[in-house]
Amino acid sequence: MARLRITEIFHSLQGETSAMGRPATFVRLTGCPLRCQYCDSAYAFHGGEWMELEEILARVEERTDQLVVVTGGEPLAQAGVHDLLQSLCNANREVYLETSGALSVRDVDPRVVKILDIKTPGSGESEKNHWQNLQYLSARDQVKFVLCDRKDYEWARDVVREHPLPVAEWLFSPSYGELDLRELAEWILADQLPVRLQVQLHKWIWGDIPGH
Ligand SMILES: C[S@@+](CC[C@H](N)C(=O)[O-])C[C@H]1O[C@@H](n2cnc3c(N)ncnc32)[C@H](O)[C@@H]1O
Ligand SMILES: Nc1nc2[nH]cc(C(=O)O)c2c(=O)[nH]1
Ligand code: SF4
Ligand SMILES: [Mg+2]
Repeated sequence: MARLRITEIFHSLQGETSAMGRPATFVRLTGCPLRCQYCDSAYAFHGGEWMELEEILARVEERTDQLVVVTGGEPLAQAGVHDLLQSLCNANREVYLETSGALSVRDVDPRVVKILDIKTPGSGESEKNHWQNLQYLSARDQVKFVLCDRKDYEWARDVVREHPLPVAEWLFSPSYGELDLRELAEWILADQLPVRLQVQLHKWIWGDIPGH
């Protein structure tokens, strides 16, 4: 039976992706091999609590939210994550996995919706991108770029144009408080990019605090 190190299990509205605004249960796994300069979840780098898979599932089952978001930290850095994802899918939940794209998504259960964040130069971690991951994405998955400045925008725009992937969404998200939303909107319109501008809805509602 798998054991995982967990920072928090909480309930909120999904603040990101095409599922933005839907009630969801979040499972945040502890630990991350990256250090994006903007990371809003650095409290999940260390600590956490070792939990048995059954215990985690019981906590998730306290709520009826159809959507379960597995995030971190970097969820794929823990071997037990695959058992967790499979169990959540077996329980007929709709499962979203938020991942940095630095580790392989090849073995992720195909029922899971993968949200693959491609790290831009402004994150400071773009050399960690595992580009082979793009071949494992399907029409249910979503690719996200968190953008820090105009240079990041142009870099992400070129990735979109050069990779005609079958993915459901290309998400362009400003690094919170670092890039003006209106400017980003106008760049996307000027370039006629087939992407979705996303904001972190939970921060508009509750501010930048853990557990929301
Ligand atoms: C905290 S990470 C956890 C999952 C995984 N490590 C990753 O990076 O995708 C979840 C998402 O939040 C985004 N994020 C973190 N800090 C952010 C910030 N300050 N502004 C906008 N998005 C941010 C990340 O880029 C990622 O897409
Ligand atoms: N409300 C809310 N939605 C989220 N979607 C992805 C999150 C994450 O940290 O991965 C997140 C989060 O931290 N809070
Ligand atoms: S990969 Fe995700 S959790 Fe890790 S530092 Fe970057 S944003 Fe934070
Ligand atoms: Mg978050």
